[in-house]
Amino acid sequence: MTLALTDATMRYGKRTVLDRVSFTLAPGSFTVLVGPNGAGKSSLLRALGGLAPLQGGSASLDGHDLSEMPARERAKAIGWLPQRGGVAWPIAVEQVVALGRHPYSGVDSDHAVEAALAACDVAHLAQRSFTALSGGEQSRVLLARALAGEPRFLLVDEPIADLDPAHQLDALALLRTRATDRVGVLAILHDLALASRVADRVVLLQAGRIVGDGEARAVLTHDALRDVFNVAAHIEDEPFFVLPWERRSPERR
Ligand SMILES: Nc1ncnc2c1ncn2[C@@H]1O[C@H](COP(=O)(O)OP(=O)(O)OP(=O)(O)O)[C@@H](O)[C@H]1O
Repeated sequence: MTLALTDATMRYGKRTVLDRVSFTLAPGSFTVLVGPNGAGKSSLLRALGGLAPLQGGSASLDGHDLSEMPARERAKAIGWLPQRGGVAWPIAVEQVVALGRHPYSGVDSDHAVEAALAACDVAHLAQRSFTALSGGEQSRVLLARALAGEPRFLLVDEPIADLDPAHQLDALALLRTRATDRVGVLAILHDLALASRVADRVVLLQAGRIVGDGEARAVLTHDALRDVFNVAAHIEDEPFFVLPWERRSPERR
């Protein structure tokens, strides 16, 4: 059971944003995708979810090409949390979360919706209008929507960017629990300190290419942080974590 990109190339006009990327996400893995702004992380996520056309290569689920798979089957298997683009109209939070059950229309979904609301600490907001929530509250509702479908793979684009520290830790613990339950989780994070703490596997993307893939301590090295992110960092060994400390310019190597 794998979700995979094989030699995936994506272009916007003449600009290549993914350059022959091969990547496999297995069940039970909490994988974190990192890289500078514009590296192609969201593009990779959309490609892996079968949500964007490729100009070369393929995206597949268990060996089946995603572009040939019925949308409903794809949506059952793959949960997606976009970086932007919530819900623009004032519907109740529980209805927003219930949208995550759309592929299962006709099936009683109350339990899954309630569980997702509780897991993301938004049950108390269930009757509130989505558009009247704070940014962080909206983020938690959208994460609940992605979880409500109980997918085998979860692709989440900056799930904690708007959250306070406690809810950041909660959200990452929740994703970890899903991975322990055999879901394949791929999360884009900019917070390298948290990424280095929680990930089973870190994938480092630079200019549309994977330039690092493995355990956090093997990927998030001083050299990689300098060369890819232009930062000097404190790196602690036990427990391992990375703390970006000051900006470096590339010529100061
Ligand atoms: N719809 C689009 N049309 C044209 N170019 C696009 C489009 N979407 C993204 N791009 C370009 O593709 C490149 C990769 O974008 P992408 O959103 O995948 O980067 P990212 O790594 O997720 O960045 P960030 O960390 O800023 O979210 C960027 O140079 C971006 O400007």
